[in-house]
Amino acid sequence: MIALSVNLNKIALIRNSREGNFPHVTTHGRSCLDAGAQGLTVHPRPDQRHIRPGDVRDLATLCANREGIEFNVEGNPFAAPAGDYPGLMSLVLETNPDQCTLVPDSNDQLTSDHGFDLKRDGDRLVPLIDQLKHAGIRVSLFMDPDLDQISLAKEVGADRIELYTGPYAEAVVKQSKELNTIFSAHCAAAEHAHQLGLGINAGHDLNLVNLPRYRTLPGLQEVSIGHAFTVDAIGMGLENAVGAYLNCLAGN
Ligand SMILES: CC(=O)[C@@H](O)[C@H](O)COP(=O)(O)O
Ligand SMILES: NCC(=O)COP(=O)(O)O
Repeated sequence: MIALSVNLNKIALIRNSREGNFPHVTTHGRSCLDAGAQGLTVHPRPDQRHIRPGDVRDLATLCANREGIEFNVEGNPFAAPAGDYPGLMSLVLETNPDQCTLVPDSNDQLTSDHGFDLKRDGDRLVPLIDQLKHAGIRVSLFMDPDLDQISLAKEVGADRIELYTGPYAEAVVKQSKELNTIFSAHCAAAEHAHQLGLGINAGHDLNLVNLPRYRTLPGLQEVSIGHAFTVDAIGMGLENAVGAYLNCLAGN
């Protein structure tokens, strides 16, 4: 079974557009779990454009009290604290999610748009990965489908990789002639990761159009989906959206 982890960033984005606490991020997270999602994901950023430290704390409590549910916190471990954002490592070690997905985003990026360059950053990641694993937190690295880089992900101690699916999603939209090549590269990367003993997650711009094919990726364990999911929830209702993604992942 491929786990659906709903990313709540965009619920928080709407909340932050006004004073107050509406929509309530944790309430929406609970509704996603009640509808059958196997997990929740958030990506706190130093500028707190959407997810705030308090959201991470509240969602960690919610998920810790739900048997069989996973909480995944994503972010750049090298980004400096800012205001009441204490830094990813501090926040993750405080809240102890099931998984931490390290992502090489700079602070000025609109969104995540590339995987790690472990030839450059691998040595700096080793002690952080070790610290997270010693805290009992599964470590996933946001990666492009590059076999050499994925071999380095194993060497630096990652438990899983999260394949960055942005270019795949874009190729589906454009019905690019490169689409089959891109998907084949993801399959090769997944098979390589599996042979190394790495778990396989995937995410970014996945949706109900591109997921039917992507769900066939060998060994895929978890997808984290937020942007398109939120739009679908507006259109069909949150419970129906969770059901639609679960059915898609199940091959229905
Ligand atoms: C790592 C990734 O691809 C997404 O999880 C990320 O959370 C997107 O961030 P925004 O929601 O800020 O675009
Ligand atoms: N790691 C991907 C994620 O959590 C959500 O990405 P998106 O669906 O908002 O593009």
